[in-house]
Amino acid sequence: MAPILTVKNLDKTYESGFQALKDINLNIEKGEIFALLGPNGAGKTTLISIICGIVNSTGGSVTVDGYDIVRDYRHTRSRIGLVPQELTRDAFETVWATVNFSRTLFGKPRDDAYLEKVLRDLSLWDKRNNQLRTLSGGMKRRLLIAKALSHEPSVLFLDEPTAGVDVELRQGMWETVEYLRETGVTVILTTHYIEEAELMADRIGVINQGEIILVENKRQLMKKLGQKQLVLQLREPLSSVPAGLAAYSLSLGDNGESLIYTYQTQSAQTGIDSLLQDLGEAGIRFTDLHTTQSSLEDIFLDLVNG
Ligand SMILES: Nc1ncnc2c1ncn2[C@@H]1O[C@H](COP(=O)(O)OP(=O)(O)OP(=O)(O)O)[C@@H](O)[C@H]1O
Repeated sequence: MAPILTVKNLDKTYESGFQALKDINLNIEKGEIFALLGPNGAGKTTLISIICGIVNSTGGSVTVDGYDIVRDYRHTRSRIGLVPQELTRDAFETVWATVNFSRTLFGKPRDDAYLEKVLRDLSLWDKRNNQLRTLSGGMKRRLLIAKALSHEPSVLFLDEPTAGVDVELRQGMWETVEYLRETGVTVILTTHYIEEAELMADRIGVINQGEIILVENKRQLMKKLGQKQLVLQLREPLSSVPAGLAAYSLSLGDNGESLIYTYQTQSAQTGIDSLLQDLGEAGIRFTDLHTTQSSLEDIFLDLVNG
């Protein structure tokens, strides 16, 4: 199946001369949830703004559903929904008027049944006659999504969907993204919260200093770049790692009460069996053991720090 979004050799140099994007290439498949991760200033907003037609690129091309974002602007814009971080509409307007107006902006015919479904699905139907100023923070965020869905886009951009919201609201937002997945909308989200990408995304792209440094299926990424640690709780504490075990990547934890072995998850031979055997021969006994796996956060920091 052809990708829903194709970015080819995209460049952006701002008028100041600053190059914010360098030769970006990216394909997004229909129906996937893609998380774009990157530190502050990496170029996430610039990339999304170009795709949504808010900023002009200085090289390369972007197509949405086969349409070019410059040449076929109307086609691409109507296929894209952008969920910004904040509501900018009139606080005295009602929920219903807001979503209705958004739909007409894209020249779509009125469709009350569709808008009712969106509002019901996002638990806003009861609030349809409320003025925006009377909504809670969580409702406002959901309304932003309803607004972006009002013209039935096939790709939805969520820019930092949970920036600055409390834990409960974040969880609500994650549920909403699950709902979007079920409706078949392709979702591209930017986030600083790695935990969020780990939880929601199918694939992850990492952008740093204007370059995409990695695009990978989330599970494969964690398997490929992840490290595991085997922690052995020692019967007798050690003051240093015995010289005879220098060949292993070992360190001491808990003031010498535990021995930590770090290994790569993707290697065929983890070395655990020979380590356990060598420990036995060295007379080192343990009372308990467990393993820990590096998080996406560890992987991300390793990548960005080169
Ligand atoms: N209008 C502009 N003129 C000049 N430079 C800009 C302009 N807009 C953005 N930049 C620069 O481009 C780089 C990328 O910015 P961008 O906002 O895309 O990053 P980001 O990854 O979205 O960051 P954040 O996570 O902080 O929102 C930054 O160094 C920024 O200062």
